[in-house]
Amino acid sequence: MALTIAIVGLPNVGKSTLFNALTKNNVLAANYPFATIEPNVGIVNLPDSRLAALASIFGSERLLPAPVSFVDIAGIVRGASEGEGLGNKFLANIREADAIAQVIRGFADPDVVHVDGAVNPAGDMETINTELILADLQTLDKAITRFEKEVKGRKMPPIVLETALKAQAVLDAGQPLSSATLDIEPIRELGLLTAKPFIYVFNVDEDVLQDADKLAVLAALVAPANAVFLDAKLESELSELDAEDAAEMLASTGQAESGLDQLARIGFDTLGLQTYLTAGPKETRAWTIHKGWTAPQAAGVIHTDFQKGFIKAEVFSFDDLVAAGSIAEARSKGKARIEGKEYVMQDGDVVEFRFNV
Ligand SMILES: Nc1ncnc2c1ncn2[C@@H]1O[C@H](COP(=O)(O)OP(=O)(O)OP(=O)(O)O)[C@@H](O)[C@H]1O
Ligand SMILES: [Mg+2]
Repeated sequence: MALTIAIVGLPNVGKSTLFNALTKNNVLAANYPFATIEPNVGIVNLPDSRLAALASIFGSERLLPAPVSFVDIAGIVRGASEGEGLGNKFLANIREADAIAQVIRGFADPDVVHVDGAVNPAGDMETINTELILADLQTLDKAITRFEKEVKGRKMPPIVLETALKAQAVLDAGQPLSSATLDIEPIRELGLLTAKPFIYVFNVDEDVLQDADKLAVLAALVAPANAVFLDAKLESELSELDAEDAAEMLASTGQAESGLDQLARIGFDTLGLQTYLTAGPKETRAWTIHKGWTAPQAAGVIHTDFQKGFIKAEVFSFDDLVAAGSIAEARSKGKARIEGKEYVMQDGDVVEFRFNV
């Protein structure tokens, strides 16, 4: 289950710069609007310091962190739904994404063109959100015509059409679907963008990162949604350094955590995800699951047979295992828990599943 996050925003706000920093890629990031036309896709490892600690206990040959995939697309402008700029057809490239990260320009550099003439975070967000709502309305308009025929011909349950009409009403009122209480499960296949969880990424100057008042003003624009603050240019410089130099440079800007780590962490949180760990001599690996999943569901992420034939799981909490220093020691201290089908997984559980095939 690789989590996919789509990066959207106005042209020239730093989406590709951020993408490059995230994925250690080198796609075109340039000081003119619509530098990106075709989507860029890259995979990032979710940073997790627990992996190395476990690997040293188990003597693992490989570390396999949880993957997060990012999709960087073209910039969207006001009127995109009517064909302005590159239009909005390219949004189809992100229909399958699990979440959307909206990059909003906060940095000042007057040499970098702003498509609307001035830096205006609130206005930019409004433009993007409006265009996403209009894009969803276009998707729904087409789908509703199809659903009407299929429901009439009894090829589709009526709930699909009913849900589509309700979603249309929410969007017509200018609201994103995520703000409504509507259960859109029946129309999930449409991949409506405003129904996806949102993460707001403010791309600001380095000095703003240390200015709590300015950050609070920006955070208030998106509350209760989560905001990440970073300087994409600084992040791209950090991504080129080795870990030690990067940590030093980060500290010199007064930050404890890089913007990219923040984005990964907050992205996981926004989506209600967590990881559990497996470890052995071959590999130590992080597996992505939803919070609240039971042990058999978690086992199913490794292999469907693990879920079907689930018997029990031996579970250690990460801290106990590290404190004990080995599996044998943790067991003898009574830190091994045998859990059954009803067990709800906790973040950082180190697990070995027992199953029948
Ligand atoms: N935090 C920042 N401070 C200063 N300049 C920045 C910052 N982030 C990005 N830039 C600059 O903004 C310009 C546009 O960046 P980039 O190409 O990443 O934008 P984009 O959103 O991908 O644009 P497009 O939609 O056209 O593909 C580049 O010149 C980049 O160096
Ligand atoms: Mg770009």
